[in-house]
Amino acid sequence: MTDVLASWAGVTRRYGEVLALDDVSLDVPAGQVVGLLGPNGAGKSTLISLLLGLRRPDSGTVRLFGGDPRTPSSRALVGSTPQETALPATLRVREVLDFVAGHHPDPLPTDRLLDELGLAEEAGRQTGGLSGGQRRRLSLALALVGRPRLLVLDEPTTGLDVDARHLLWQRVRDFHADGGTVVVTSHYLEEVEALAERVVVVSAGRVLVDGSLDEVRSRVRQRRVSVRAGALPPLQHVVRAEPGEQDRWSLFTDDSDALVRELVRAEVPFRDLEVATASLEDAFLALTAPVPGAAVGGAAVTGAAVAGARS
Ligand SMILES: Nc1ncnc2c1ncn2[C@@H]1O[C@H](COP(=O)(O)OP(=O)(O)OP(=O)(O)O)[C@@H](O)[C@H]1O
Repeated sequence: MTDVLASWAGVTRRYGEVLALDDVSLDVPAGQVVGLLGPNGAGKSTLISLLLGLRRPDSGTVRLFGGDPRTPSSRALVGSTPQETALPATLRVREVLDFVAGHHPDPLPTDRLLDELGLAEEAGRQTGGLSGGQRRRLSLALALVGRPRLLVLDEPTTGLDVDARHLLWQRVRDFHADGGTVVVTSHYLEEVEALAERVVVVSAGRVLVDGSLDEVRSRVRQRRVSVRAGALPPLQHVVRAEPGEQDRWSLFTDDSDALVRELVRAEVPFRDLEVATASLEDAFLALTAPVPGAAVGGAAVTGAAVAGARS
C-alpha cells in the first residue's frame, strides 16, 4: 500500500459565518509534489494550518503521517514555511539557522544550506535587515534543516523577483529528487507548473479539479477572445461568455484559433477583435460554471440568449 503522508477526509472548517473548507478530501502519498492552486480566499492556508496542527477541523479528519497533526513526533518530520515569516530581528542569519538545527537530531550542515540558498554572504547579518527574498530563502532553509520527510510551503515565492524565485524552486526540486514529499500552495499557475506533478484546484473551500499537471493545465489555460458584436449565435468553442460595455463580449475558450474561425464561418459581424491569455481567476470561473465538461458550448447559448435579448 502506498504510504500516505498527509490526508484530509471530509474536512469542513468555518470561521464564524465563513465556510473556509467544505467537505474536502485529499491524500498526499509519499514522494509526490502536490500543488494546491486557487485564488485568494480559496481555503489553501486553512488546509495547511489544519495539516500543521495549528487549527482543528469542525468536522472530518486530518492525518499527518497517519496520526494526529498535533503529535510532536509527527510535526518533527515536517518542514514548513509560513506565508508571513516572523524571524527574530536582532539575531543573525547563521544564529537562527544553528538554533533551529540544534533542535533536530540529525540536521543538515548549515553552511551547505546557506550556500545552496545563496545566503552565505548574509550569514552574519541580522535578520531584521534582510530583503523580502532573503527572508523567504532563510525561511526555506529553516524548513529544510531538520531533514523533513514532508515540506509544506504556503505561497513560497509571492512577491519575489525571478532570480530569487528560481533559486527557491530549484532547492525544492532537489528536495523532491532526494525522495522528499511536498505540498505547495500558490495562486500562480507558473509556480505550480514549475514544481508540482499533481495539481489540486481549490476554490471557495472545495476541490474543483485534482489531476496531473497536464490535465489541469489544459483546463485552466484559456484565452479570452474579445469582440464587439450585437448578437452571438451559439458557439461551440466558447466555455463562458461575459457581456461587457457597448456590445463587447469576452469569450473564454480553450482554442482561440478555432473560435475565431467559427465566428467567421458563422458570419458574425464582429469588430475590434482582441485575443489575450485569460487570467487564472477567469479560468476558475469557467471551472465553476455549471456546464459539465467545460469545453462544450452550453455557456455560449446563455451568452447568445443574453445577446439576443439585448439586441
Ligand atoms: N482567521 C480568520 N477569520 C475569519 N475568516 C478567515 C480567517 N482565516 C481565513 N478566513 C476566511 O476563510 C476563507 C479561506 O481563507 P484561506 O486563508 O484559507 O484562503 P487562501 O486560499 O489561503 O487565500 P490566500 O491565498 O489569500 O491566503 C476566506 O474567505 C478567508 O477570508
